Amino acid sequence: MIKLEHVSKTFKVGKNNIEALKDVSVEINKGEIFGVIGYSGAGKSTLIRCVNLLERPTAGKVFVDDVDILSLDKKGLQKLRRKIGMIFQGYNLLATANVYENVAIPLKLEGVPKNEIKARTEKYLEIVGLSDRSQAFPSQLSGGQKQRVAIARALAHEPEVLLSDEATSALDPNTTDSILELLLKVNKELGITIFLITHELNVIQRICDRVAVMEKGQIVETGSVVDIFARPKEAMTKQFVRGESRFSIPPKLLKDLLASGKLVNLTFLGESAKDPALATLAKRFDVLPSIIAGGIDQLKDQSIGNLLVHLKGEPEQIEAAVRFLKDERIIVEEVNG
Ligand SMILES: Nc1ncnc2c1ncn2[C@@H]1O[C@H](COP(=O)(O)OP(=O)(O)OP(=O)(O)O)[C@@H](O)[C@H]1O
Repeated sequence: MIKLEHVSKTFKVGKNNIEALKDVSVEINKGEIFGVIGYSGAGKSTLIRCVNLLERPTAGKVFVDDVDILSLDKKGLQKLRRKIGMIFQGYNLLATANVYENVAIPLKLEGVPKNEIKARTEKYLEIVGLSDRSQAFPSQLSGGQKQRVAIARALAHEPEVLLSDEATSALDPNTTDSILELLLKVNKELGITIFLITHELNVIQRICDRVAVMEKGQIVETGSVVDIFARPKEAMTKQFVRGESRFSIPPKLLKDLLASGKLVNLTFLGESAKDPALATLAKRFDVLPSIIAGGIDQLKDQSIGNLLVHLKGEPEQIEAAVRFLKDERIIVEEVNG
């Protein structure tokens, strides 16, 4: 549905060239929620803004529904932008207009007939749960409510794609959850493809199907959210995924554990989570497994279990036990300190 091919973007600031995007290729499928995660300055905003040409790439191509959007004239671009809604961290509401008007005015400017404006404004305010606040002004709303108005305003154009530029970054955790729930509903019930950027792992974890990890203007890893959580490959991905969800072991304990056996991190996915693998291991091999720490990451459609396990026994018995765990489709990683 959206395809970026070898996209680069260089900003000229005085005599300096800032390479915000360097040869980025990525594809977002129809109907999915695709997230890009990266630290500040990675190039996420520039990337998402290339999709509706708020930024024009310096090189590369951008396709939306197979249309090469860089070749569109002004009219074509206007038509394209109607297909693509966008929400921002700062909401961008009109302070002097009430909730109803914030949704209705852009429709009026687009030339939508009067009765249609009323019908759509009421419909989308209902969907975001703000029908009863239609006369309130932005200054009378909470951050979460303001973002709901912005979402209703974007939806009222009946787009096929919703771009979300850090839409929950200014919100507290509970409000973030409720906005993420709303985005899930928009995706499921209205069939709108969502392309979002964020620096918060929680956003990716809760609602995304696939994710790309960005660093210094490049995409360093792309995959399903499950894969990225279970088998992160690149250092930056590991930092995101494990920085928040893996166990930190006190150095002295780590040293003692490594001196008296092997320490392994086990990741359980899908069916492997139901097998009593450690009990079988203890019966079948001359190895004593001890659970040091554990946790579960809840993703959109599935959970991933992690156990940090100490294995005590003769080296060859431990090796055989590790092979057994791998045969049980458990992801095994040795922890070396
Ligand atoms: N209009 C601009 N003019 C000059 N430099 C820019 C412009 N927009 C972005 N940049 C630079 O491009 C790089 C990527 O910025 P971008 O905003 O895309 O990153 P980001 O990952 O979205 O980070 P943040 O969340 O902090 O916005 C940064 O070095 C930034 O300073």
